[in-house]
Amino acid sequence: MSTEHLLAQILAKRSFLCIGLDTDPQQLPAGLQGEEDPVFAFNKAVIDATHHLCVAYKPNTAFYEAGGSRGWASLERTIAYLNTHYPDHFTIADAKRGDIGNTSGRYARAFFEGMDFDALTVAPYMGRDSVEPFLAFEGRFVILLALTSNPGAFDFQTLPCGTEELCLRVLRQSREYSHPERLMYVVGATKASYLSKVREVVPDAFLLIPGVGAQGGSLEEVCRYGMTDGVGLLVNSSRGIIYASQGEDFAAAATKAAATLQMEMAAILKAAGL
Ligand SMILES: O=C(O)c1cc(=O)[nH]c(=O)n1[C@@H]1O[C@H](COP(=O)(O)O)[C@@H](O)[C@H]1O
Repeated sequence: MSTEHLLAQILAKRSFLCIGLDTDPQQLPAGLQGEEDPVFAFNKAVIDATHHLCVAYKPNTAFYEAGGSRGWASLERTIAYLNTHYPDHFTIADAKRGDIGNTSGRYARAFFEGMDFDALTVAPYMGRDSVEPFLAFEGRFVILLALTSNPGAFDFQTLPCGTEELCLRVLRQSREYSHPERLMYVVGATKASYLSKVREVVPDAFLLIPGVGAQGGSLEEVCRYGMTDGVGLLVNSSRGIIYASQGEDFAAAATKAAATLQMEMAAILKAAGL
């Protein structure tokens, strides 16, 4: 997928919503427990109920890896279902990988070739040679952690590094990596006030913004400081949508929760003249 195609989807659907498929097998409605693959059955129902309201899906691999080979099979079925039935959706494997070069190369193959995701979240801590193997894949995107949504983000990410904060250095230096056009960045919705500084360094890059909903970030603030002429935002909500109801009406409740965010997004896009 290209960023042009992603933007076209956003403008057509009036939505820059990414739905996080952080599916916990222990929180599924009882009615799904008899299914051969309850996690996939849940994801399929959520996807079918929300695809018209969002432009991206982001399964967090932890929720699948925790289930061993069975969990991994649920993830494989989910990405195959998305790619077959909803090929215009941008798919993000949230695995936060990054290692020495040859190991990063294997991670890249696993997620971009083995499972055919459009994008992967990557931790920048090990530097250029740990990130570039992911950037070697044409038509795929690396979403580099810049300023994360959790309280511990202040432990390191905002410490001074030369004349600027470490997270800004990560942004600046990564623009010198090979294929910077394949980079996007994570900035937590809970740190929206930093977005103006982020935009000074990466004025046009797409940002993945987790932390609205369950973590308390504000969509309105994120857009005020982070939106560009080309939108430049994918705003994620996971628990707020997929667990809007823990009952048998979970899919209808997911539609309602996603529609609430989509309507707010449509109003923001309109007000911005987009
Ligand atoms: O990379 C991420 O997506 C991510 C980065 C970050 O800084 N904060 C963050 O919450 N996330 C992920 O975004 C999702 C947030 O889930 P909810 O808080 O349930 O909406 C989880 O999958 C997190 O792992």
